Amino acid sequence: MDLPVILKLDALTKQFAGQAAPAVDQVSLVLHQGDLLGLLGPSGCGKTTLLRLIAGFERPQHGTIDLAGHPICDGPVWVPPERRDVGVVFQDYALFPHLCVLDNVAFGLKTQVRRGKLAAGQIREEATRAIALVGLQGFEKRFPHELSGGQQQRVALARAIAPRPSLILLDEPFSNLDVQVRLYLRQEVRDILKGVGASGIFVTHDQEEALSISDSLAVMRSGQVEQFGTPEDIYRYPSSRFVAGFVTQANFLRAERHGNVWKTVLGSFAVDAAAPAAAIAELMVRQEDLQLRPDPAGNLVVRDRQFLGREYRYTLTTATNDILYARTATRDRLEVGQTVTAQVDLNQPQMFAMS
Ligand SMILES: Nc1ncnc2c1ncn2[C@@H]1O[C@H](COP(=O)(O)OP(=O)(O)OP(=O)(O)O)[C@@H](O)[C@H]1O
Repeated sequence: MDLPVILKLDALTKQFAGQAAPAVDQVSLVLHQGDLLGLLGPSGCGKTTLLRLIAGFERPQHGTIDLAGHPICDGPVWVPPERRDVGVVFQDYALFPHLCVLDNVAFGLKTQVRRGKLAAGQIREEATRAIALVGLQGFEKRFPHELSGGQQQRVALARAIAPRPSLILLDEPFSNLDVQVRLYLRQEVRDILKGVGASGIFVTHDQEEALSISDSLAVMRSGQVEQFGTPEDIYRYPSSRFVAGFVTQANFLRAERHGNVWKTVLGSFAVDAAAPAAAIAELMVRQEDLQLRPDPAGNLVVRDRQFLGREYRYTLTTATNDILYARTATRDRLEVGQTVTAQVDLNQPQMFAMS
């Protein structure tokens, strides 16, 4: 059973003055209570603008926003950011440098007191609770410059969750962190948000990050949501060549139609009912769908091998000098320069019209 809807966007549109096209174009989507939605897309596709519209930092030309069942943006109805019951975590943490951790976290709670939602005497207790939730007990008196980047981002998260908002917005929250911190903090942030039952939307242009921490994903392109779904569905069944290329980082092989089969450099594949009605198309072959084996008569040559811990990533060249990528278990080690054959294991070949 679906949980209640916490956020509903309907045909939200924002065009900045002097711009030829809207930054956010007719975006409609629904987020359920307790879910984490990832906004994924290339630079300039409108992710941050969409987040800023939800936060109330920008005003749309058209469309509506409902939060927790109430309109917060709908024609003449306009709830300003500080009254939206939304917490925001920015890419650059945006902590107050002259305030210690406790006072940074307490800051948002003072607004709650002014709005009569919290007693002044509870500020310290609530701030301490949020600091403990992000694992920073003992750091209350430190200043931002005395913390690592990852710790600063946790303070920013504590500040956002302290007032227990209906929704938390995170704008590329991990992008200023080095890769190790990024990997564990993103899991931690997911755990923290899930632990308090918070609903969240986070912006990223990192597909692996989006797939790993979202419950649902909106892939954006030119201001529009090109595909919305679970990470699994989007990875397995990308609805367009754009989504397929951006999310799966697959290989796309030129395929020529000969009657009932598509011919590619890696063999022939049956044409199915959903195939594009074209003589030439592209076959999606994910990096993990290629099984490589040494074969002196093979038509691929290993150009590079990267060790990724649990797997190798191979760069291969075809007879027509195209590049393919394959990921295999580390027990199947191949040498650079070796000639190989690839077996392609596809349950259902996915074809896209040529882009
Ligand atoms: N204040 C503004 N005035 C004019 N144009 C803007 C403004 N803010 C954003 N834009 C334009 O709107 C489009 C969407 O920008 P936005 O920052 O939302 O994209 P993004 O997907 O978040 O990009 P990135 O991943 O690079 O942060 C871009 O073309 C950008 O140049």
